[in-house]
Amino acid sequence: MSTDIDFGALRAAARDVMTRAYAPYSGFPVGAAAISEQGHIVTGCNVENVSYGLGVCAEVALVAGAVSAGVRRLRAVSVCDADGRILTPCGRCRQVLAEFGGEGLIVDSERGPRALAELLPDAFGPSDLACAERDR
Ligand SMILES: O=c1ccn([C@H]2C[C@H](O)[C@@H](CO)O2)c(=O)[nH]1
Repeated sequence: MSTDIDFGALRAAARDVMTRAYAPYSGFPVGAAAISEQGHIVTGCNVENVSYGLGVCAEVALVAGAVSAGVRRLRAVSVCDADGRILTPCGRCRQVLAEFGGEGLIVDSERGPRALAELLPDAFGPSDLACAERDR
């Protein structure tokens, strides 16, 4: 898919925030960077915890930071590991990103940019809740 997204800038921002990751338990620091509809770059890194299950993925930290900064619509995201290798977000993070990027969110990957719809087909979304409310 062809886009006008500056993935070079997004990857650089992801690598930069990755250096601030807190990942003493996995030893696997991750950085994530996204560009908003308004052109703002927002970032996040993974933040682990001694109670392992409480760790937060870089993508979740990114979304929390974005919303806290008043950014709610994401256009594209890039995620990387300590070597700068591009990662595709885990399943939970795909759902978290879908909330603020929708199925058109462009996700960087080793195979080129991909729409989130391809990585999270038939996603559970707001229209499903609307159906439940209608049926109630
Ligand atoms: O897309 C990913 C994949 C993994 N991790 C984190 C979770 C955990 O802290 C570490 C090892 O899985 O990497 C992320 O933040 N994002």
